[in-house]
Amino acid sequence: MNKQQKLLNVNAIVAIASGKGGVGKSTTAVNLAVSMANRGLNVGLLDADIYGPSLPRMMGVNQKPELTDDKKLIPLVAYGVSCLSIGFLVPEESPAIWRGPMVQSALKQLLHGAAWGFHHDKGLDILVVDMPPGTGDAHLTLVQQVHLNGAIIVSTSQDVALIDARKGLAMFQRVNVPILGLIENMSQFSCPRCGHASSIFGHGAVKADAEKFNVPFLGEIPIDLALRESGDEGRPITALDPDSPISRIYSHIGEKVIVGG
Ligand SMILES: Nc1ncnc2c1ncn2[C@@H]1O[C@H](COP(=O)(O)OP(=O)(O)OP(=O)(O)O)[C@@H](O)[C@H]1O
Repeated sequence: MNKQQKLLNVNAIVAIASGKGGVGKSTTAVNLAVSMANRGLNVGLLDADIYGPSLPRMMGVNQKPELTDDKKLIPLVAYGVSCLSIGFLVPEESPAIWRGPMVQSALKQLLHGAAWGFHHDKGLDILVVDMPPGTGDAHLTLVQQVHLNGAIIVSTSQDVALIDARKGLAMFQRVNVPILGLIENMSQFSCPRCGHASSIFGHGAVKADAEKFNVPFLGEIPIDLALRESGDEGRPITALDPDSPISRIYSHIGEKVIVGG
């Protein structure tokens, strides 16, 4: 049975996924969301990484959300983005021991039990969902519960990451979620002293995969110290320095993500 529902006051939902953990999915989700908000869109950011929520740290917000009169969670606003994370609701260490049904119900609450449009008169233009790594319970719940307009897959250019990224891609395709494109993260590192570029995690293989699987290649994000530091400090670089070269890359990727109705 199809239980997909349209989220009230949310025009489009886009998942940011990877196969492997630690390849920069949350960094991408956060900075894409902020760069879209910079351009005047009404943006929400849902941290669906129930086991390892990164949004509270990366967006610099962490408090229990208040409730509306009809008991819906009110998103916290950071850098113009309406945010919700399981990290706002439970102590940092507890989600790691959750079983599938608990993950499912937590995610359902964050989707349907939230007043996503609360801070925006006309609702959200786009809800960016930061997925957990892999292809597990949270992914199934998301695709069963809501109509996803598309998925973006983030990977480094290493085989070990790409093998898992392909599994993610296949999963979304199997359930008819359009692949909006692939992003190569941590693509190159330019030495700040001599300018020499090193491909620490490889370079070019994500684009090659996009061509092979006939899906868009959205761009590549280099290894950047300021990007990492700003994430750790809870002040995304796209908010701190929207005209920096890295912020412009996120902005271009955001432009390419054409979201259907
Ligand atoms: N392009 C980059 N340059 C420098 N550091 C980066 C870059 N992308 C991500 N990082 C850093 O790498 C680490 C992992 O990134 P992130 O948390 O975004 O990955 P993830 O795929 O969401 O991880 P998880 O699987 O834990 O959810 C973070 O410390 C982040 O700041």
